[in-house]
Amino acid sequence: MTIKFNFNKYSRKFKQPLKTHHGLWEVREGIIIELMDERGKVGWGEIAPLSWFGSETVREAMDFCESLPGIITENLIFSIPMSLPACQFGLESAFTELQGNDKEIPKLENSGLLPTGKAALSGWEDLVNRGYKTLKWKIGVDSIDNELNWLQILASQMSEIQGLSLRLDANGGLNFSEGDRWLDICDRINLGDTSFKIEFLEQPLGVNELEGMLALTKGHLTPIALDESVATLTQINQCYQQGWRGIFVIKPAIVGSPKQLRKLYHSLGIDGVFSSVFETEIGQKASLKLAAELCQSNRAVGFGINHWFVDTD
Ligand SMILES: O=C(O)CCC(=O)C1=CC=C[C@@H](O)[C@@H]1C(=O)O
Ligand SMILES: [Mg+2]
Repeated sequence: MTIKFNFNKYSRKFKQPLKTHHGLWEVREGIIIELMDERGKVGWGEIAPLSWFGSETVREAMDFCESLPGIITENLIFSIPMSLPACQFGLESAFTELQGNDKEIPKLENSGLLPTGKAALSGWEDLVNRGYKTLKWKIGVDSIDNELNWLQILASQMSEIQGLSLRLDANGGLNFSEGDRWLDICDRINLGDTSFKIEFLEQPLGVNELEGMLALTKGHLTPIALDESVATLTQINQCYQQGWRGIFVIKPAIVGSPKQLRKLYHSLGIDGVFSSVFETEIGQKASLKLAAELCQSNRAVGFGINHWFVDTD
């Protein structure tokens, strides 16, 4: 099969810069991939790197695309190096679309991303009114006393509506005692008599502190989800082999080859939460198809991010 290869770089500005413990993120850059077979059928894919999570950089992905000939083969697509996980995802997704006919985007329950900091207190109702029942709030960017105070207010306000839950994401910005403090409060909220729950605390400690996160898991009820620690297939396997049996946040667009992800996901029996990297609808479609295929739990997917960009919903 001869496959025509084309690619175009894009950049999309956030409505408001995304503030996390990693810093401020103002513009999402990526690459749209177009594959065309000899019959003229087209498959679209997206390369959406997140280098501070461990994927290649946009520059490295562009260098790779520029190094490819205008005509590529299936063999080339499935032999992209592990050092280019976003490229593996982008080209393989485009090839899968070229081969398949299923254009449907799966309808999955989504988690909405709250503004960071105190703005969450005035932002959560708009997301609930848009239909989200699970919200995510990034922490570890203001003082712990402020954020714990805002959490208590958020919890009491959200508890007034049946069935809402909140995810907390520290992006590795807490130390062990801060993680312990956060989980103490989460446990107290989760043992309360309302339906409101803290679903999990995401990546409380840094990627080199798995032992600490295993210890925090032992001492608390509220689950911990690894994200930056399991950003690529290699890291997923490493954390599993070192004893992690908690939640794995899977960002399909940077994890690597979907074919390899399927194999690993099934062989390890992962409890996964599928999450966006703020890709466009092209990358989201391929990611959501993987989520629908692999996710066994009823956990919401983390793709409620489109309102973060200008001129999307
Ligand atoms: O997972 C979600 O609910 C939304 C996506 C999301 O939170 C993130 C996407 C990309 C980088 C990070 O800022 C952040 C995360 O840490 O999960
Ligand atoms: Mg995260």
